[in-house]
Amino acid sequence: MLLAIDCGNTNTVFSIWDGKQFIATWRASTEWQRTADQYYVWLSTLMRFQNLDVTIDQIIISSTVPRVVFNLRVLADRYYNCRPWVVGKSDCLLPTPPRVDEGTQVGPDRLVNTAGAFDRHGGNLIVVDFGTATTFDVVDTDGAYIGGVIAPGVNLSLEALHNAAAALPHVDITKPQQVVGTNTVACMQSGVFWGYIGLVREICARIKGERGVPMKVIATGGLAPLFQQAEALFDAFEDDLTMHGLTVIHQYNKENT
Ligand SMILES: Nc1ncnc2c1ncn2[C@@H]1O[C@H](COP(=O)(O)OP(=O)(O)O)[C@@H](O)[C@H]1O
Ligand SMILES: CC(C)(COP(=O)(O)O)[C@@H](O)C(=O)NCCC(=O)O
Ligand SMILES: [K+]
Repeated sequence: MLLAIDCGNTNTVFSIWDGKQFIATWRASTEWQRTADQYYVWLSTLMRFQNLDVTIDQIIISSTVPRVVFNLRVLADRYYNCRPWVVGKSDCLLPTPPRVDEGTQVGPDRLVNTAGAFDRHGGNLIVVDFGTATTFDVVDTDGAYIGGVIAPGVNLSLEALHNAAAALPHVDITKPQQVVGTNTVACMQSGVFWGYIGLVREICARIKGERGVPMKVIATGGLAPLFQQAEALFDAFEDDLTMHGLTVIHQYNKENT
C-alpha cells in the first residue's frame, strides 16, 4: 500500500492510499529534527490504534521543508524497505512539467496541487492553498504549472502584527461579525480576514484578466474552510487536493518508469 506524505512548513500530513481511497490520515507538526525512529513509533502506534493491519511498501513525499526529507527517506528505507518518490527530484516524473524561468525551484506542494487539480477539473485553473503561506498556482490548458502568486499566510500575518507591535496580542483568526472592530482583537481579525477576502478576489481577477480565458478557482489548505463559508470566491473547495495530487503523481510514475 502507498503512504503519501505532504510536509508543509507548519504541518505534515500522512495518508494511506489503498488504490481506491484513503483509509487513514494523520497530522503532525513539521519538525525537521524528528528522526525516522520517531516517525515510525508514531505511525505504527496510530495504525495499531485504528486496527489497520496493512503493509506499506510504497511511499511518495512532497516537502516544502528540504531538511525533513532526509529522515523521511530513512523511514522508508529502514522500516518500509522501499525507496520513496520525492516530488521535485529528477527521478520523480510529473504528468506535465512546469513552465517557469530556468533554474527556478517551484515548491513541490504547488506541483502536487497542480497535478491533483488538473486530474479533477482539467486545465485553466487557479489553485489557492491557504497554508503557512497562501499560494496561487496557475494551471495551463494542458495541466502545466505556469507560475502564480505567493502571499503571506493568514496566521503569519496575525503573528507578524503581534511580533512587531508591543500592544497587539496573539490572536486566532475567525470571521468578524462586522468590519469596524470595537476592540483590538476584533480590529486585527477584521484587517486580516477582510483584507484576505480582498486579496483573493483581486489576485484571481487579475490572473483571469492576464490570461484572458475562463478559469476555475479551487481552494485548499488548512484555512480554506474559513473563506469558503464567507464569500463566493471559489468554484470548489477540496481539503484533500494535495493528497489526491500525490496519488496522481505516484500512479504516473508507476506507469512511466
Ligand atoms: N483547522 C484549523 N483551524 C485553524 N487553523 C488551522 C487549522 N488547520 C491548520 N491551521 C493553521 O493554518 C495554517 C496552515 O496550515 P496548513 O495548511 O497545515 O499549513 P502547511 O501546509 O503550510 O503546513 C497554519 O498556520 C495552521 O496552524
Ligand atoms: C510558497 C511555499 C513556502 C508554500 O509553502 P506552505 O505554505 O505550503 O508550507 C512553498 O511552496 C515554497 O517553499 N515554494 C518555493 C518557491 C516557489 O514555489 O516558487
Ligand atoms: K501553501
